[in-house]
Amino acid sequence: MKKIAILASGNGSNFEAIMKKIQSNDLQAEVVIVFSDQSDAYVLERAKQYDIPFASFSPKDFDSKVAYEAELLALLRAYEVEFVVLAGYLRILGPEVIHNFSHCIVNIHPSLLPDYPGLRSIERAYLDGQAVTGVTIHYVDEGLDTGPMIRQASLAIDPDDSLERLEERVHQLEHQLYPEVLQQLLNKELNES
Ligand SMILES: Nc1nc2c(c(=O)[nH]1)N[C@@H](CN(C=O)c1ccc(C(=O)N[C@@H](CCC(=O)O)C(=O)O)cc1)CN2
Ligand SMILES: NCC(=O)N[C@@H]1O[C@H](COP(=O)([O-])[O-])[C@@H](O)[C@H]1O
Repeated sequence: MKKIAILASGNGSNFEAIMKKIQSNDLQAEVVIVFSDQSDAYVLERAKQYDIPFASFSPKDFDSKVAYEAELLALLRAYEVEFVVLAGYLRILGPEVIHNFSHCIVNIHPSLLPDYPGLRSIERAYLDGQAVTGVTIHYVDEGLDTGPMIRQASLAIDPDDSLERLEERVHQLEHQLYPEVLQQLLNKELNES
């Protein structure tokens, strides 16, 4: 069973969706560590609720981003992590971590990339009056939201949707898609190993 790490900076609803699928045996994986760069991130509370080890430190705690990344890599190695899952991790991963987990780092993004990369993607699509938005799951490379795409799912924007309602609908789509895609990726990895 693959050992996975969750990296998140905020609420952790995608982490919870993954844990629920693991508990229902719809996703065969073991979350061995939850890491956040934000010490007050609610994802850490969720990790406690699921009795999953967690850790948190910030780039501000280090002299350089390289030193921060070295500490993060050491943490992943200490937990023998095989697959890194970004779930609202709002830091740009550097080459050190990426090269040590080549093709084993994935991210979920709340837009149909390459449209709306970066932050506040749902809000920007909404304010632009887009008729369709969606979710992208991709491998992580050194660029921002430029890694090879794995799966996309689209979602019509209802003209009556408030931004809050649209965000809820996008998150619901994420919570259904991410565990499903992770199961396929980890199964494929298993079959190929
Ligand atoms: N090397 C990569 N790292 C990350 C990726 C990626 O594709 N390649 N995806 C992001 C997630 N993300 C959107 O999905 C995202 C993360 C961070 C930012 C951002 O602008 N952050 C701040 C702070 C950056 C830092 O301190 O590292 C900024 O750049 O000002 C935008 C989007 C996860 N990481
Ligand atoms: N650019 C990265 C980005 O915007 N990621 C987004 O952060 C949210 C995290 O929610 P969660 O903490 O409840 O899982 C998710 O919607 C994810 O797509």
